[in-house]
Amino acid sequence: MITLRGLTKRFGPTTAVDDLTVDIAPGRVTGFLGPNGAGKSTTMRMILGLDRPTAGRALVDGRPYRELRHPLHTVGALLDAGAIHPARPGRAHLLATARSNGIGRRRVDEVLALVGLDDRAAAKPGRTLSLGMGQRLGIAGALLGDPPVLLFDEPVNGLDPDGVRWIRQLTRSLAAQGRTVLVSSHLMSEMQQTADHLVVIGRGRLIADAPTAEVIAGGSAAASVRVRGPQPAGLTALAQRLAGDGGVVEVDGPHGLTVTGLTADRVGDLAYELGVALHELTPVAASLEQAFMALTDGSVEYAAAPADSPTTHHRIEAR
Ligand SMILES: Nc1ncnc2c1ncn2[C@@H]1O[C@H](COP(=O)(O)OP(=O)(O)OP(=O)(O)O)[C@@H](O)[C@H]1O
Repeated sequence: MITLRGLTKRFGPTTAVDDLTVDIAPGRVTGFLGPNGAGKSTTMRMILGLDRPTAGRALVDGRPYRELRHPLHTVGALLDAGAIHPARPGRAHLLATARSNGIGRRRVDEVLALVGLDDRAAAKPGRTLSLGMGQRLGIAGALLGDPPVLLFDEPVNGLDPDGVRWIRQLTRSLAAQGRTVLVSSHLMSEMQQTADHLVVIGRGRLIADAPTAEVIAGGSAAASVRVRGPQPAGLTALAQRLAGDGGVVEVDGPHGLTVTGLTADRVGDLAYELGVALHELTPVAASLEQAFMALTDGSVEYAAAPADSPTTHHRIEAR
């Protein structure tokens, strides 16, 4: 269990983490989400005793990191996967960590097997490891003390699809064993598949702390229907009719509409009534990505200008 109480960190004028109170429970994967600069890494660093809170507390199994009697046996972390000794082989690195923490060499072999690094890979100097191999080595280090709490900061960054799937299965199995698993990621589709629960922050503040399904279903991230047709005038008439029927219609250029609040069946029926030809009528499930954008809107440090120009993308209201 990770317990954050009023956790706050200021760097000069910047409040990186702002009065964060949340419990990260065992037995599930908790996704830690937030736009760039939201304070995720700083929060993780405070949990691991690498940054000192300006106010509040970050506890691992009830204690601040610095007071843990056997830190490596309590919490394991992958923070910066690139931080590997360039010359030292992976196995030597793990053996050194194990030795200084009273862990036997058998456990080193166990974790190497667990992360799928064979003897040849484990004998290579750090600088010659691929990104994926380095990631596996970092995770082997986190697992060395068989800790009940695990923190992975952006573990799938730069990994190929096999590596991504491997991390997903690993994090899920660690949670299924009853461990507390906190994973930060920018990849929403990945988090949607991996995390049971989400903690979302923006500008250091808590925005959401809820089961993944609830976060997706909530907010303004409703399911929608994508419509395409060859006749701009027909689509305009359809858009007015849909808005009159209670739909919210976004016009995506002359040939496209995105409709929320109505089913694809209803949109199809109304198009048929008006004699408007359609080339596409696709129900689009609400995604975590949409929910995330809606939730964090306004807490992005540097928002990009919208890609759609206002002349081709606008909303039709009921008249
Ligand atoms: N050592 C530091 N000194 C000054 N400011 C810092 C320091 N570390 C982080 N910050 C600032 O604190 C804020 C939070 O940064 P942090 O790296 O925790 O965010 P993040 O959510 O992990 O971002 P990202 O997704 O980009 O990794 C940012 O505004 C960042 O510039």
